[in-house]
Amino acid sequence: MIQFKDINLSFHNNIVFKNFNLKVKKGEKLLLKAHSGKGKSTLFKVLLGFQRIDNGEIFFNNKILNKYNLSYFRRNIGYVSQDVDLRNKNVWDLIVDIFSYRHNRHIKITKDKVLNIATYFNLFTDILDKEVSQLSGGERQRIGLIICILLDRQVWLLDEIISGLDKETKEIVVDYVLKQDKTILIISHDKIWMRDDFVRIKEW
Ligand SMILES: Nc1ncnc2c1ncn2[C@@H]1O[C@H](COP(=O)(O)OP(=O)(O)OP(=O)(O)O)[C@@H](O)[C@H]1O
Repeated sequence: MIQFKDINLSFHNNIVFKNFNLKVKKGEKLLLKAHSGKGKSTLFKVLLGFQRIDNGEIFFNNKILNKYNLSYFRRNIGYVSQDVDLRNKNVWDLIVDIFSYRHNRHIKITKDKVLNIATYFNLFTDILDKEVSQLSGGERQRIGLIICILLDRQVWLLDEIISGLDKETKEIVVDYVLKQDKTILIISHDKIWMRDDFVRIKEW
C-alpha cells in the first residue's frame, strides 16, 4: 500500500536516509523504532510531501508521489504530528475549521460525537471549550488523535501520541488504535506498542 524505495536525504552534511526502503501492507500496524534524530518524523513529512527527498520514490496505492498526486496523498492520510497547532481558538472552533475544509466537508461532526470519543480517552467534557494554546501536552495529543479518528482516512501517521499520558490512559489509547481497521504507522519510544507479533517493527 505504501512504499519508500531507495530514499536518500541529507541536510547539509547530515545524512538522514541512505538507500532507505520500507513497504507497508494495507491494514498493517507498524512501529518505527530508531534513535532520536534518525529521521522518523522526517519520514512522515516525506510521505506527505512536506519534506523533499534528494532521490528515491514513494508510492501510495500504486500512485507515485509527485506534484500531480500530492493532493491524493494528503487527502487520504491522517497525520497527528508532534508540532501542535497553537492557533488561539477553542478546541471546538478548531475542529469546526478542520471539518469545513473542502476535502473534509462531507464528514458530519457533532459535539456529541467528539465528546463520546473524548470521554473514552479520559478527557473531561469541558475540553471543547478550552483554548487550544492552554491544553496540556497529553490533552493536545488526544485532541490530535480524535481529529484523525473523525477524518477517517485510510492511513494514520501517529507521531508520539501517548508520551504525555498516564499509564491507564496509554492503555486505552493503544488498545483503541490497534483495533482500527486502518494502516497505521506509529512513532513512539514506548514499549507499550510492542504487543506480540501483531505490531510489526521497522528498526534502523
Ligand atoms: N528541515 C530540516 N533542516 C535541517 N535538518 C533537519 C530538518 N528536518 C530534520 N532535520 C534533521 O534530520 C534529523 C532527523 O530528524 P527527525 O525529527 O526526523 O528525527 P526523529 O527520528 O523523529 O527524532 P526524535 O525521536 O527525537 O523525534 C535530525 O538530525 C534533524 O535535526
